Amino acid sequence: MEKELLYPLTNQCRFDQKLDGLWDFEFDRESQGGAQHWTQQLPDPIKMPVPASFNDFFTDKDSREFTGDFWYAKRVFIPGSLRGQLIGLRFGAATHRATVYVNGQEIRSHEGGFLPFLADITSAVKFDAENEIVLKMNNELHRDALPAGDTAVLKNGKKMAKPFFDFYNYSGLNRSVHLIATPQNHVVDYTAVSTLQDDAATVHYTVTTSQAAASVSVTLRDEKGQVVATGNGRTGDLVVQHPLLWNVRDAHLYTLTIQLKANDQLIDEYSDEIGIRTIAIAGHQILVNGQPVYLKGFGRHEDSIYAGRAFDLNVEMRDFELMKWMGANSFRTSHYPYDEEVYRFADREGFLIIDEVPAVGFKMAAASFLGGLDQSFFDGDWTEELYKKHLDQITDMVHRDKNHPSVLAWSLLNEPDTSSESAVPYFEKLFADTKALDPDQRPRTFTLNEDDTFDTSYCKQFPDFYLLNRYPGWYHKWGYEISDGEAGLRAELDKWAASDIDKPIVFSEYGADTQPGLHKLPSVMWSEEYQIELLQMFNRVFDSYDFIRGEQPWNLADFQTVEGNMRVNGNKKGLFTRDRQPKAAAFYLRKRWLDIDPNF
Ligand SMILES: CCCN1C[C@@H](O)[C@H](O)[C@@H](C(=O)O)C1
Repeated sequence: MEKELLYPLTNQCRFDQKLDGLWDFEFDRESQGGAQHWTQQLPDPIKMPVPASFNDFFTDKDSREFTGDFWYAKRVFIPGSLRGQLIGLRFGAATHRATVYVNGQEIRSHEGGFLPFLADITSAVKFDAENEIVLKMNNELHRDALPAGDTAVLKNGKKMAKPFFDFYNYSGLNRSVHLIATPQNHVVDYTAVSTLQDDAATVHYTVTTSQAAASVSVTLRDEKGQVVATGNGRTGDLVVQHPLLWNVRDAHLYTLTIQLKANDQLIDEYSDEIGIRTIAIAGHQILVNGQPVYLKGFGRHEDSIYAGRAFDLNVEMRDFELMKWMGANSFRTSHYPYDEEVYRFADREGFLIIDEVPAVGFKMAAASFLGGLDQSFFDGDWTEELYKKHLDQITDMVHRDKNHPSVLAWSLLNEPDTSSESAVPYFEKLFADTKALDPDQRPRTFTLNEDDTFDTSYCKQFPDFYLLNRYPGWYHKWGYEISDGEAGLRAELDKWAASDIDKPIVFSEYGADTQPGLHKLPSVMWSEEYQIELLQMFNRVFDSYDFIRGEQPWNLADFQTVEGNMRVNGNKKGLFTRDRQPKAAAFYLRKRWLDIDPNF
C-alpha cells in the first residue's frame, strides 16, 4: 500500500475522508519529543490549520523562522464499518520529512516535502474508537536532500535555514491529509497511453491490482456518459472512433472506470478522468496531437499570504483565471511538484505543464549567492546520497502525475551547475534511470542557468528540449545597459542557431523585480515601466529565432523568499502582485499573447 499514489476517492468499494482543519501542533525546540513520548500525546500544543505552512501565522521571529523538529497530532474516529479493509493515511505533502505514529505505534517515515505518501495503519487501528494520529516532522535543509541548502546553528544555539534557492522554506502539512480505506484486493495503479489513427484513437491501458485473483474490466465513457469503449484484462487497447481529443486550451476528457470482480461480485472500482492526446518533439517543434504548439505561460510558486506554501483552492482558482485572462496556455511547476488539484485544473482547462522536482540549488554559486562555497556542486561528497533521494522523488512525481494529459514534460533539475565536467556522470545516470519511468515517454529536460550557456554547459546532450533561464537586464547588463544585455543574448542564441542542435528552446525564466505603483518616465529598474521594457527586449529576441518555442516569464505572481538585501519582502518579479492584482506589464503581455495564434 505504501507506494500507492492514486488520487483518493469514495465509492461503493472505497472510503476517503479529508482530515483537514485544526490539528494540535508543537515545536520541539530541544528535540526531546521522542524521549518524552510525544508519540502518544503532545504536552502543550497550540491549534494549527491543515493544510497550511506554520510560518506566517506567528508574530514572533523565532517561530516564523523555526528550523528543526515539530509535531502534529489529531484524534480521529475510525468507524467499525471499515473493518476488514486496508486503512491508510495519505499525506499530500509533509515538508520536508515526517514520521507517522498511530496510537503510539511507529508506522513509517518519508523524506520529500512536495509529493504524497501513504501510511498503511491497518495494524494499529482501533475501530469504532478515537485513534491518536501523531507526526514528527522536520524542515532542516541539507546539501544531500531536495531542495538543497544548509542548516546553520547561530551563536545563540538556534538553527536557521540557509536555502540554496530563492523561495521561502515554508514548512508543515502543506497539503490535505486523507483517511482512506480500500478492499484487501484493490486497484493499486493504472496507466493509459494514447496513440492516434486517422479518425480513431487507441488507449493502451494497464491495471495493477494488489492481488492476482479477480478479473479486471475497463470502461471508457465520454463527457456525456456514453460508453465509447470497453476492455477486459489487466492490459489491453481501447479503440475510440471519432475521439474528442484533449487539445491545448480545448480540453476534452473521458472517464476511465476500472472494475475488479470475483464470481461476478464487484470487489473494487476506481475511476479517473483521462485525455486522449499525443506529445512529441519533432526537430525544433513541440507537438500536441501532431500540431506545433508555442508555450505562453509562467514560472509559478505555490505561495500565498497567510498559508505560505499550502495548497489553497481559492488561490488556484484565481491563478487559473489570471492565466486564462492573459492568454496563457502553460506553466512550469517551479521548483517542485504542485498539489494534484493543480494538474486536474490544467487537465480541465487544457493547460500544458512542465512538471519539476525540487532538485533546486544544486549549484554552489547559488549557495555563494547566499554565502556558500565556490566549487562545483557535483564535486561534493554529498552527491551519492543526494542522487538516491533525487531519483526517488522523480520516480514518485512520474508515478503520481503520469496519467494527466496536461503534463507535457518532466523537468528533472532547476539550474544545476553543469559548467563543470563533474556534472556529466550524475546526469548520464539520471537521464538513463528516468527514461523508462513514464509509460507515455514524455520529454525530459532541466533548466539551464546563466552560467550554463551554449559554450559552457557540459550537459546539453541530455535534454529532449531546452529550458533557458536568462536574466540580462536584471542580474547583469541592467538599466540603460540593457541593449548590451540584448546583444549578449542574441550572441548566445546565434551559437545555438549555428550549431547542429535542432531541438526546441523554451525561455523558462526572465524578468525584473518590480515594485507595484512605482512609475518613472523614462524608466528606472524596479519601476513598472522597466518591467515592460525588459519583456519587450526579450520578446524582440524570441521573435527572431524560430527554434524558440515558448516564453514563460518569471513569475506569475510575487512570492516570499528569505530576507536579503536584494529582496523587498520577497521576490517582486511577478506580473501580478502576491494578492493577485496586475502590474502594468500584465496588460502589455496579455496583448502580445492574445494576438499570437497558439499554433503558429
Ligand atoms: C539566476 C537564478 C535563476 N532564478 C531562480 C528562481 O528561483 C529565482 O526566483 C529567480 C530570481 O532571482 O528572481 C532566478
